[in-house]
Amino acid sequence: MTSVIVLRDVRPLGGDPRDLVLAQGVVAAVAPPGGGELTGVVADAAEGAASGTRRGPLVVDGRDLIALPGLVDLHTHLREPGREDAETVESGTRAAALGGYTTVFAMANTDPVADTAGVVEQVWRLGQDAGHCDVRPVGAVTRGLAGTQLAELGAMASSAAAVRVFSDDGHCVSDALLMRRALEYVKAFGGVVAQHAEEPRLTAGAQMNEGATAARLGLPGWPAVAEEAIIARDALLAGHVGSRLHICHVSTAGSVDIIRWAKAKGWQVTAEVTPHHLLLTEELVTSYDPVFKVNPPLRTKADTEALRAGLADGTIDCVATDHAPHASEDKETEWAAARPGMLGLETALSVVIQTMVATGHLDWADVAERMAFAPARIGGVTDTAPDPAGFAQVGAPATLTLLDPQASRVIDPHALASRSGNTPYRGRNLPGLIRATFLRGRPTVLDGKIV
Ligand SMILES: NC(=O)N[C@@H](CC(=O)O)C(=O)O
Ligand SMILES: [Zn+2]
Ligand SMILES: [Zn+2]
Repeated sequence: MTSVIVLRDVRPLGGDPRDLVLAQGVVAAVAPPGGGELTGVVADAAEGAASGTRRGPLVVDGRDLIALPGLVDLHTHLREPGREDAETVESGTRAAALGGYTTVFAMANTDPVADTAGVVEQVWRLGQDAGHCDVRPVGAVTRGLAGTQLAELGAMASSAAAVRVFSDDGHCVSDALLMRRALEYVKAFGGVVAQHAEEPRLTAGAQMNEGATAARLGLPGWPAVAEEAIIARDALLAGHVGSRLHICHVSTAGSVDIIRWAKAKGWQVTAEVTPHHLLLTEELVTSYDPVFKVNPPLRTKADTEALRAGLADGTIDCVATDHAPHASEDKETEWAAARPGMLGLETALSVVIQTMVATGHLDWADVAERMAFAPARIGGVTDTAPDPAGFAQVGAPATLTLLDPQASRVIDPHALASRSGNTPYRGRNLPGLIRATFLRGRPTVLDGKIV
């Protein structure tokens, strides 16, 4: 493995071009581009490199590429153990690296459920073995995701997987007392409870967003209030207990208002939005193509606008993919029988560029905050720079990704690394391509391909 890498002429966070030298897992030198200065710097770095092989440095031409911190996804479904036909830790993390990610949080709704130290350690080890990116398992809040008894939160926290994020995602922790207990429990080790906000009594039988389109199609509706009622309740609980609450896949304008109110109160409430809820709307359901079936459902244009504004002003802290691969037998069926969920890892940055950067809502430093720094802070990822001040500076972790913002591609499900094909962007031309990704100085993607 090449131990010294020179990134020539890259633009950290879209700023002025720089030459970066990566060695021994960190940024070893930063210099103005093309300077003779670098020759000495590279020689020094090469000398300092741990490997005794003395191979020459790998030089990456970074002209017109933007260097971003390695992206962090707080919400990924890797499906292993249990549904390896839909995704594995290996295939899902390969998709992640190709999408610019260096850490993914693996949701607990596997089979068996990740509700014990044993299962979270297994997932964590599978991530290490695959080596494409760091895998941080999410622990279940309740045993078997059944919503009746707390899982062994402390044992998962003190396991080798060092779990900090707990979620019953796929299900809501709808029992208020259990939710309160979970919030109290995770306080002891700086954990956070990530809630899938869905009051189940209000969504029984629901097939799409409640409203005019559902009425026209004759499909049972999933009302915005089912999400908003739980967010309001849990924000109050988090404030009462003084603990950390994170809201998964926020999808309605009303939710953004409630989170803004909770933050103004000074409560420790954070939130994520998915790329698909920023771009896609309920009208797509009129096709009855189950690729557009997702939980929470695609909402209205007014909701996407409120979500974009909320992400822009920081009410919503971050973007998370909710990458939810499904085997074709579970997805390519009639609408009512299809499982909800869509792929996200390989298209997330592109959709954020289209919805947030091209529209003037975010600049590149903001993208880094919403897709790397903020999720790293929320999830307790310590080997990523926590903010722009520490990024691409000498001594900072060499965990970064190189984006070509001018390039674009037409999405072809067969060309994706995921084992499943349920991308809602099939045939769409999306902007931005990841050219390379580095995890602690080691390339995981080069020339747009897995190393
Ligand atoms: N988002 C989805 O529609 N599905 C997710 C579960 C979830 O995120 O709630 C899944 O696990 O498939
Ligand atoms: Zn969910
Ligand atoms: Zn999910």
